Amino acid sequence: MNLITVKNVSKYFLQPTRMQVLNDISFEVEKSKFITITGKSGSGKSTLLYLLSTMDTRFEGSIRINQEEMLGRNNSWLADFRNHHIGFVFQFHYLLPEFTVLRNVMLPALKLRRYPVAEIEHRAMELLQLLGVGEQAHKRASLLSGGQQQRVAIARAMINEPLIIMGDEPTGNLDSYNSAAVFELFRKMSAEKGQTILMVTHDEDIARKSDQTIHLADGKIDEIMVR
Ligand SMILES: Nc1ncnc2c1ncn2[C@@H]1O[C@H](COP(=O)(O)OP(=O)(O)OP(=O)(O)O)[C@@H](O)[C@H]1O
Repeated sequence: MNLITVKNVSKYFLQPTRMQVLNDISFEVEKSKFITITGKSGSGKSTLLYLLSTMDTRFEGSIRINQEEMLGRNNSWLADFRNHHIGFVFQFHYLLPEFTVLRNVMLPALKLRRYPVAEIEHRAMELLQLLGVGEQAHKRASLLSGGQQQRVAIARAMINEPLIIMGDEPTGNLDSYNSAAVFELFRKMSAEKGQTILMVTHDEDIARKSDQTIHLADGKIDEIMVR
């Protein structure tokens, strides 16, 4: 069954002049797959991911995620959908520097209040341990290295066990060693929890190791590689 179905999606920016950034994009993603989105700078990768993240619903066409159409939904419905189903990891991790690592990971779950605080703390600790930063849990986030902070950001994206994890160049500011390590962690987590990963990347090695690569050129799908 498809988790994501994108059909004939086009996107225009109106400022400074009207420009078509995505042109008739269609593809499907099955559950539990690792998908990469590649293409030259300016080809529309981030714009596409942003639409898939449901933060921007001004597009033509159709985006269905988990059987739900995103077009035409109001903001509060979308925010609720995101909180429950989508986790994000960006190039710059946006942790709250003054908060402890543990608190940073717990925050998205505290917002949803699906579990008691003690249970959220327990799950956050488990994730941090799985990601190899358990010992840092009680430190302030700003004291960790870039690679460690990125692992914390992954734990934060995973705390609500979202169906989909999205990343825009999540390993973009890491060296090749840490970048490969973070990629393997994504893989491991998706295999263990059945999560679907969608990642924008410039890194050819990462793209080659993913299940499916959507390659964009000038806002169009140039090629879809399924491995
Ligand atoms: N908010 C916006 N308003 C107007 N134009 C935009 C906006 N965001 C992006 N664009 C333009 O849309 C095109 C695609 O941008 P996008 O960021 O999606 O590309 P990208 O493939 O992710 O590039 P990069 O690899 O450099 O991040 C670019 O020409 C960009 O200048």
